[in-house]
Amino acid sequence: MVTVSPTPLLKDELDIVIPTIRNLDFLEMWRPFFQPYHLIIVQDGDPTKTIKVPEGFDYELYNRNDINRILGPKASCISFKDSACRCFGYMVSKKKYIYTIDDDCFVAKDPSGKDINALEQHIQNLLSPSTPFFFNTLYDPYRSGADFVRGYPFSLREGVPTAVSHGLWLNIPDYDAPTQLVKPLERNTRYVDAIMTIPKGTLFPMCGMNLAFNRELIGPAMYFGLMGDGQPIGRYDDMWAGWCTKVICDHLGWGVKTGLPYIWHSKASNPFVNLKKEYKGIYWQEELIPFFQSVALPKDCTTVQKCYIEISKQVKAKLGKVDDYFNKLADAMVTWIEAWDELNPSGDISAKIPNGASK
Ligand SMILES: O=c1ccn([C@@H]2O[C@H](COP(=O)(O)OP(=O)(O)O[C@H]3O[C@@H](CO)[C@H](O)[C@H]3O)[C@@H](O)[C@H]2O)c(=O)[nH]1
Ligand SMILES: [Mn+2]
Repeated sequence: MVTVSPTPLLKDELDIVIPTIRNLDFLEMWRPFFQPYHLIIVQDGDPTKTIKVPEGFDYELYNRNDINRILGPKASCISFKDSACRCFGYMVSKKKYIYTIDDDCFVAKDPSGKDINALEQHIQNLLSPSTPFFFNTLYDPYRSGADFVRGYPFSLREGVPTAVSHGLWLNIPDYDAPTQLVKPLERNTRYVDAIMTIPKGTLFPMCGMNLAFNRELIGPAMYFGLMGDGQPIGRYDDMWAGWCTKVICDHLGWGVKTGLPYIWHSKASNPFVNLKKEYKGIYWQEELIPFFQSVALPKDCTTVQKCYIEISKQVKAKLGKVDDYFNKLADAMVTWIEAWDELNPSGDISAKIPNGASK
């Protein structure tokens, strides 16, 4: 009897975005889970370097020359020499969903020793509702073997659309440089079998290492900022996107989940290099968090783009005095939205182009 493996969920509705400066041998380990999907590889650094991609993957690759050619002057909003460049992949994708993963992240094993299909878990997270308005103490009520607990209002049990699924990491945790320096040998061995909706009104530090989102809902908010070459800060790319995204999701009534799935993060980047990249962010964020907690979006901000432009105005008005960098960042946020809308004309029904089909 021929056994036909089930069509992977969202096979033609999801792109995998990988920022990279190296050959993508890591894909060999992910092949069983990633091969059916289309990859968007954003090559950072020297565009003359050839990135080797294992045979059998359906992908498009963009280097800095491509970014400059496609965006022209607007390419100034895409970071160079920083993983923040990955957001260009979100912009050029035509799919409804995005999964982004770093090239030093590998397949982790669950406590039973089974390989974790992180992509499948993210898809389940995105396809099931979130519960930002009232916390369910038994965690994700939509998982099999769980439900809403006594006292949970029935009027809220339908939940809301999930915009973001934030996965975690075994082995090397995503610590900031100071923590990494004082705990160089710490490894995350704790597998917590839980998925939670981050409550409305609560910010969180979003890590771009193992992240999925509904691009049609929240894509325009997933700008990873001005980082890396020529910028006074790095490693706050995903954080910035996460703060803007969460404020907008709270305003528009969408959910953000964190927890499963885990990946195995294999490489600790250099803590001294990271300290140089992060140090301004470490004291700026003491101003940034109260800023994002105070952001009020008017009722007429009914689209992500309108929300994002409003946030950029408030960034300029309130953070420009912290450092001139935030004036530049506010302008880059506007450029990002202009570029996004240019590449994704409004009302554009995302082309459902099956993988491998000519575009
Ligand atoms: O200049 C660069 C450096 C790296 N990349 C690619 O980006 C990811 C992450 O790189 P790496 O694993 O070396 O760095 P981490 O410190 O572990 O990354 C975490 O910190 C966050 C800081 O932004 C980042 O989002 C986290 O994932 C790899 O795929 C590199 O190939 C790059 O594109 N350009
Ligand atoms: Mn890493």
